[in-house]
Amino acid sequence: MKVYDALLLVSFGGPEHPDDVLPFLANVTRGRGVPPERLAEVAEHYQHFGGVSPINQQCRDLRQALERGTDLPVYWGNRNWHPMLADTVAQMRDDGVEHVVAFVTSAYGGYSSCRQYLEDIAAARAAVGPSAPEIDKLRHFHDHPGFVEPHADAVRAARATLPPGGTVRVVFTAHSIPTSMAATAGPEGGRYEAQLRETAALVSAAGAPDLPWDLVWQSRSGPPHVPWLEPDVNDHLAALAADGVTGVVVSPIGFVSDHLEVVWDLDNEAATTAKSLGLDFARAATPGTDPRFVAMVHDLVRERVEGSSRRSRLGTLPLWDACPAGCCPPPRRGPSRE
Ligand SMILES: CC1=C(CCC(=O)O)c2cc3nc(cc4[nH]c(cc5[nH]c(cc1n2)c(C)c5CCC(=O)O)c(CCC(=O)O)c4C)C(CCC(=O)O)=C3C
Ligand SMILES: [Fe+2]
Repeated sequence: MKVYDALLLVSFGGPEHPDDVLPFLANVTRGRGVPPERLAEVAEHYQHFGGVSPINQQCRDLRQALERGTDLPVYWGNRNWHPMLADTVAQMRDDGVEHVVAFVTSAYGGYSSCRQYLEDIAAARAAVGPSAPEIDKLRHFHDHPGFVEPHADAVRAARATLPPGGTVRVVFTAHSIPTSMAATAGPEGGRYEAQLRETAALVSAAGAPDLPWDLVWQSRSGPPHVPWLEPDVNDHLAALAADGVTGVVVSPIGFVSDHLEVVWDLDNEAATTAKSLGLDFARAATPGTDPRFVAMVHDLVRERVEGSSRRSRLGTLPLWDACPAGCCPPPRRGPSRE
């Protein structure tokens, strides 16, 4: 039986000062072919919040909540902004930590949501050298009751804020990704979308079984000629309004906290779109530090130690502890980006 001596929270990272915004965006998009116009637009979104992304504070809160439920020390490191993962891994090494179990704040498979975090962990360990601790990433948790139930309650609560009557639909959202990345997600392809669809069905069944639902995409990046998953949430709201829908519950199941994509792309952009269409709009909360979500992390560690026959899960898609080598490969870089 494997014994862990630390729990590591791994996340995306975000700026916390106006001067951080451009260097942060440079870290996110290095070598990824995101056009400068898109970067300027996203920098603007951050500046609306004084250059402070909510994501780092959300990680601090989650870390603190996690510490209350375990004897293990809880560390935190990010892909794109301080505290950077390599610094955290060096700290763990200095503290004598040898076997780490890592919780990544993304529930799904795919390059951006899974493989890239594995690469980040490997790069951070390589930077520290042979004395770096071993780090095992926990499984995709898209169908864990501790993730599904808070989303389902949030759908119910958001729905209750809509005016009574009318024709209401649940609109689940996740970060759009290039269709080429979606095609190669998981060992057989399509895993990001398949898992999101499974989560959507589970959240719908538990939170609003009488309402029809859709899964659509938000926060598209990249150059315009590269195809990404569609429809975009804003276009979808227009189509629903044209079909006679009068109200929507928008549930961002693609995310675990109300970070910038949620508070800008949904609470601002999509809400404005809905208003202009005359649609009633209610955004469902993300898990954040819901006690069930916090307990889920500890349960995933238990699962990992006890073995995969002891999984708490609501879905049926294949799951594994360690991703097969070569699944969710990085996107091919165009010649202009090398
Ligand atoms: C699947 C996915 C998730 C969910 C899984 C996970 O959580 O990891 C996610 C989360 C997030 N994405 C975030 C921010 C950004 N993502 C960008 C760009 C991109 N995202 C992509 C995918 C995803 N992104 C992709 C394929 C790109 C294109 C460039 C590339 O191939 O990498 C850009 C560049 C500018 C732009 O948006 O164009 C920014 C600033 C933040 C932090 C928010 C905050 O600060 O509160 C979070 C949690
Ligand atoms: Fe992103």
